[in-house]
Amino acid sequence: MIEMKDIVREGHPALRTVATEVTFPLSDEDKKLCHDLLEYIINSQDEELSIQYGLRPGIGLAAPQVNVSKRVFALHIVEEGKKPLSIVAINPKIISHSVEMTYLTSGEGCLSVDRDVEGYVPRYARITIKAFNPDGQEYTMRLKGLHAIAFQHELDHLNGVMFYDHIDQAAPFRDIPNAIPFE
Ligand SMILES: O=C(O)C[C@@H](Cc1ccccc1)[C@H](O)SCc1ccccc1
Ligand code: NI
Repeated sequence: MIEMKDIVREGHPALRTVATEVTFPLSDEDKKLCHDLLEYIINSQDEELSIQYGLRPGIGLAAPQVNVSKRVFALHIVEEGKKPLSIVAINPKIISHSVEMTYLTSGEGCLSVDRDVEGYVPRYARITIKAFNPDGQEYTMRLKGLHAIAFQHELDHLNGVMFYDHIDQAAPFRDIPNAIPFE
């Protein structure tokens, strides 16, 4: 299982590298990677396991964050009264997006960043994505809200982008044009 010691921190070159597409059928190693990424996020959201293993809670984790430069990430988002999102996205792409933007009013964090970086991170409010699951089946989804934000955060990791790259350092909390805040 992945633990915090396996997660690389800012400054590590893997976080600034454009990751490589995965080929199908998946190797046993890639199948284990997909399993382990999703397992970490689920474990990190379990009160007992997160305390027992010292896991920082997360809703997403990308392969480059465990020093594997492959285009794979996992999301596991369970919100009260909303449809849960639990996916492994392989070779993911945003195929269309809204003009409208959004941002988390609390700002963003990252399992690979051991400090608070304040400021609004502009994200597309709604996105249509396509990706492959571990069986090699392509799927398409329309995402909004936290699902869309998290998908964009993880996709950034596959392109060597960190969330704070999007923050306007001159005015971190400046209003973002055409954006609906996400509380
Ligand atoms: O480091 C990662 O990629 C996991 C990120 C994912 C994420 C960050 C900001 C916004 C959306 C997703 C976080 O550690 S997950 C922690 C978290 C939990 C609930 C809501 C937002 C962030
Ligand atoms: Ni991150």
